[in-house]
Amino acid sequence: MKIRIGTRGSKLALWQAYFVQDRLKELGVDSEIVKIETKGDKILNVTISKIGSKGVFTEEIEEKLKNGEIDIAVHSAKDMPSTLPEGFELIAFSEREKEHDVLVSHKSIDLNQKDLVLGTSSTRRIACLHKHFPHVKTVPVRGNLQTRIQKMKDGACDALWLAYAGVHRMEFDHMVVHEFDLEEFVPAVGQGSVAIEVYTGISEEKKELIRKAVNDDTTETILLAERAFLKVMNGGCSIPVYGRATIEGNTLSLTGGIISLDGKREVAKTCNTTLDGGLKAGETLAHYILENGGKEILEEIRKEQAE
Ligand SMILES: NCc1[nH]cc(CCC(=O)O)c1CC(=O)O
Repeated sequence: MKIRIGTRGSKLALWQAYFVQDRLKELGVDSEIVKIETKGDKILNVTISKIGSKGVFTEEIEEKLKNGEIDIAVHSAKDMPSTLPEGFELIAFSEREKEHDVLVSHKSIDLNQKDLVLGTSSTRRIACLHKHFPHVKTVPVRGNLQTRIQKMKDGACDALWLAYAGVHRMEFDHMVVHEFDLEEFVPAVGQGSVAIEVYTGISEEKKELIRKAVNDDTTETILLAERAFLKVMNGGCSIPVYGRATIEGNTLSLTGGIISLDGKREVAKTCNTTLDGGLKAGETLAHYILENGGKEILEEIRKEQAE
């Protein structure tokens, strides 16, 4: 048996695909990597929220899953919409890397510096920044990590605000100049884990093999809770929603929230549940947040983004 692994062609995406290939190899399973270009890779001059549709990094890959050209697709779990198109399913989540955000720069950075400019196009990060460091400016810097670092060095910004996981995987740890506190800056849902997507009809044998190779049970429990939260919040990466679950002993703790783009209003809450209560807790938490001011923040953001 040979598993065909579909992936985007960026270095980070390939790192993830090779990671999955290595896990499969450990089980004696042969695989082949198929590179696929997506809309999100082609359009580099516009921020993701402006391209609009959910799944800008997934559509072309899902087409190949559907027509059988590939068996599985490897993604950053964070990039996966909370609701997948009919027939698609995430069947495994790799053990999560440290999920916090960092600043990457070629020079030292003081977040209190008046004229600081940070590179990010994430609405979650921009909103958090407006709340905690209102004097800091942001500019969108798109492209893969290597490209973004070059743009920064050429003067586009002072530092890039990124997920530690990607920075570490691309071996840019030496350029990390600031680490954001996980409690204060709750990351995006799914950050740091690699997810495996399949299309209906994949054999049970392949499915089990892939889960055995890649899935981490604890991460799966955590990610399913976070994604249940995101689903009700109806957010993709273009909405400043954050969510993070952790497990200690038999307790699953889930924090979720939404923050207005100007950083002035935030609704957030943490709840604790049992290990099998994650899905329910995610949904309940989202309903609480929507009913306590979250809905208004969301509507306002949608209106702004439609302009
Ligand atoms: N938004 C793009 C994206 N998707 C996944 C990662 C990083 C790796 C991960 O979280 O798995 C990144 C880059 C970033 O946010 O810095």
